[in-house]
Amino acid sequence: MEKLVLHLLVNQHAGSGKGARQYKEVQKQLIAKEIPFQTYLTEYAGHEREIVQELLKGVLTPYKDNKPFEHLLVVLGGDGTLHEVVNALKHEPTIPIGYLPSGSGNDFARGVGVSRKIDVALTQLLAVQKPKPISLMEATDVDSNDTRLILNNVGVGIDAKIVATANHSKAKSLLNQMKLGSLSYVSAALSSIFKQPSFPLIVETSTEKKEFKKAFLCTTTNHPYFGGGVAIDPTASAYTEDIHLIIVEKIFPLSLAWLIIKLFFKQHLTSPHLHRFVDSELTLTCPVAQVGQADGEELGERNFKLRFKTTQRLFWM
Ligand SMILES: Nc1ncnc2c1ncn2[C@@H]1O[C@H](COP(=O)(O)OP(=O)(O)OP(=O)(O)O)[C@@H](O)[C@H]1O
Repeated sequence: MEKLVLHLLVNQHAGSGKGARQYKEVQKQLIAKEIPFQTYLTEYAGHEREIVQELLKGVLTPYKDNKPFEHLLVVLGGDGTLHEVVNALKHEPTIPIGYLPSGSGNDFARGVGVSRKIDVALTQLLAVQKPKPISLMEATDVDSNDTRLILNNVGVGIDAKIVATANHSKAKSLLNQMKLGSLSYVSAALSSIFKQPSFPLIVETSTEKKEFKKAFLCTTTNHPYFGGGVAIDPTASAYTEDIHLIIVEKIFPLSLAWLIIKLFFKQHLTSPHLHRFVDSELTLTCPVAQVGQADGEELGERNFKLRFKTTQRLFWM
């Protein structure tokens, strides 16, 4: 690690300003430890990709065992910022990425075991000797053939509605300032859960095809967490090549309330209202317009036909 130069890509706005505060802390510690670094502040959404494109011109190189490795890209931001960077490096899976989580939900950090305390996360990062492969989902829009890499989850229905409500709520900023960023998803859930209509859905795995007439929640996940720490599938892992799909059908409000209580105690997987599919490849079709989300970023309201598989990339973790 001695000769490594850190290239910090920082979203100061992540976590409603937590990114800026945590960057100051990281800067202080790197100076104290005499670790060389350069900083690239994002100035607008999508700027991440331009910064990465510039760094690809001679700074960032693939990691090779037994070869000197001198320049490490480190993302300081939330899941959305990391999502952009991972996708900017979609064709460079052997260029490692380090991560210092500073968002509201930080589900990827939870899923892969990176501390959400910035000083601990920095200590973890600086202790790494070589990168490790982590599985990501690859989601392809079958109609447009657009493919994007997914760190956490892709949802259609209620979880996408919750993401949209949280992203546009004033409570998110307030809760982030109170260091309760995850609660912004809880408050968004309470305001949208009973308004979500049911929708038809078709699931195709390598062994079966199943149709749901009244789906309500549909989340394809890479690791256990969504919505700022809710373990939607406690058995999922970013260290296997399985994709986990959870579907809940529209049920009576009382049954739904009971399912939510079970969810918080991680007892929900046995519910008869919940369907779970685990496979290395699957396709989801929602033939009517619905809201969608990918890693907490809104996909808008439309029909979806999405094909999922997994792929691995190197992370400095
Ligand atoms: N300077 C910027 N100004 C506005 N938006 C930015 C800027 N830099 C990055 N973004 C965008 O902000 C979006 C949200 O960022 P991010 O997800 O990192 O933070 P968050 O929403 O607070 O965290 P989380 O996803 O963990 O809840 C991303 O789509 C990212 O591209």
